[in-house]
Amino acid sequence: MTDSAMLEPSARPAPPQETTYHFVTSPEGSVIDVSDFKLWYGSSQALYDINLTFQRGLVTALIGPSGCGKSTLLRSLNRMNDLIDGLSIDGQITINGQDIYGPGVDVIALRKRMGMVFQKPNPFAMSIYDNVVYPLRVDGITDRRILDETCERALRGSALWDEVKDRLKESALGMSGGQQQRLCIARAIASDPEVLLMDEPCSALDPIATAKIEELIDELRGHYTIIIVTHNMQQAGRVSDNTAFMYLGRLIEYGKTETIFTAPKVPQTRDYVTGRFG
Ligand SMILES: Nc1ncnc2c1ncn2[C@@H]1O[C@H](COP(=O)(O)OP(=O)(O)OP(=O)(O)O)[C@@H](O)[C@H]1O
Repeated sequence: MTDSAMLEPSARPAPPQETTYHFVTSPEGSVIDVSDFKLWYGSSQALYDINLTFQRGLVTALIGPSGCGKSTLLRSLNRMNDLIDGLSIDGQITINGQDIYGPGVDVIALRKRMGMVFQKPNPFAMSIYDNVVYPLRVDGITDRRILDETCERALRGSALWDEVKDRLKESALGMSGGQQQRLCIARAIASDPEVLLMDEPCSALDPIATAKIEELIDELRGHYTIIIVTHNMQQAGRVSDNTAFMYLGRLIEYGKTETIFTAPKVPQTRDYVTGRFG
């Protein structure tokens, strides 16, 4: 056991200033580039000098101890943090080269390019069908054929079609928790986003429902760029191509998932993935 093991966060050694990189690149390059990104909640700095790229079509896991800034980083990618009082940022995040915090950015349009799935499934109190096509209706699409086709495509895409095709008009609230989460993924992919952001999508699910979501993530790989925050290191190991290990608001190591879990290059990553602190 190392010196940093089981220490209170305030007593742990300072993280290294430089990030160690050995991530897998996609033949199609990156979708999102984060450069020298910093974020403060009021006077409290939550992210320090984050530099990383999210590779197109790959699955990236964000891991690290509670409070290290994983969700803050995820929510910065689609400007979900915007409404928080006292929030300030520095640095740049681009999606396909467009500065998402630049002047004149249409935040609603930006969020459509990035579907979001939350910890707890959040279906609306309406039918399964209406849940899936909700984003299209918000866009004013009323053509029944387009709505029907999108509903089937999204439900097939979220591995739910065969389970629900005969009860599309029934309330989504009657589905199991795992089905509800796959429905939320269907709703997220209905508007054909480029990126899927998932904030601990399995934390409220049992192991069987979790396994189905993990299978689904595997099927969605390649079609979407997926970024998943997870506390479950086995899950990160199973589903992701690259893993970003964060600690005290900094990106410590960003690398190929297999290497992060079997031969991490930074001692703090090793201590975390072997369960010495968390
Ligand atoms: N709305 C907020 N206002 C003020 N501080 C916040 C807010 N949200 C998060 N923080 C702080 O920012 C830091 C990073 O929090 P964040 O939720 O991003 O961490 P996390 O790694 O996702 O944690 P967890 O794994 O527990 O969800 C923490 O110190 C947290 O207390």
